Amino acid sequence: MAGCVCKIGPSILNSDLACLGNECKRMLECGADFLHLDVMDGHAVLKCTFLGHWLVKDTFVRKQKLSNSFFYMHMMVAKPEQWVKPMAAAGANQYTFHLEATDNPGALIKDIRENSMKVGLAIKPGTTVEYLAPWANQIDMALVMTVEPGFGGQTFMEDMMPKVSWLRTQFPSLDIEVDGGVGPDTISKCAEAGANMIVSGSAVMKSDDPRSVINLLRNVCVEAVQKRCLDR
Ligand SMILES: O=C(CO)[C@@H](O)[C@H](O)COP(=O)(O)O
Ligand SMILES: [Fe+2]
Repeated sequence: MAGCVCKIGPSILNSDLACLGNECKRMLECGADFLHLDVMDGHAVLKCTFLGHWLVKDTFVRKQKLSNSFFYMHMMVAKPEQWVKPMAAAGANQYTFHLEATDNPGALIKDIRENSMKVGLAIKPGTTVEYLAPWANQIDMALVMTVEPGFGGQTFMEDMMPKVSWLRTQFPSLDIEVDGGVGPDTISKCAEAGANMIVSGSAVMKSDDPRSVINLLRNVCVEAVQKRCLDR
């Protein structure tokens, strides 16, 4: 059941961007369950990444033949409506948009589904979880940001954990993702709060032994998930 399966997805924002395709391959070989691809347009957040749909298609799907993998897009863009079709055509599997970026989440959810992608809905640290709740039964995954979107390598915001716990209590089978500052030092807090989709950027990418970091994150998460799901 979703919510009881633990998945680890490296954020490749802090990888060697000159070797993006190989970096993605390396992460999958090290046991990543999915790749978390941060798309920033320089409007919704200050930074701008090159990770547009052309790159998704060329680097990941066509050149690296990674089409069976899971490309989970984290869209930090001003107009998330604009990129649904191009991302679907490029081979993205999940499209996570920010609630703060749209006036019509319902229409966007429908469009993402009609384009055969899973739906993720993200909230920034300043957005309360009650805004997300009305949509929770229509989405595949809720993303609780544990840093202010825009950069990798920031400090984990532990005060976001009540949002995760609240969502987990209200929606036991929802996939709940945490993103920002998550690594070996902070995974326990996320797992105990109820997160089962774990994004980790610098802690994995900058490690000499990414496989061990991924395993550690998974083990901590699986233990918490098993306890919670068996207790039910
Ligand atoms: O979306 C974002 C930042 O906006 C993240 O996905 C970060 O890229 C994660 O990197 P770390 O905080 O784990 O280094
Ligand atoms: Fe992200």
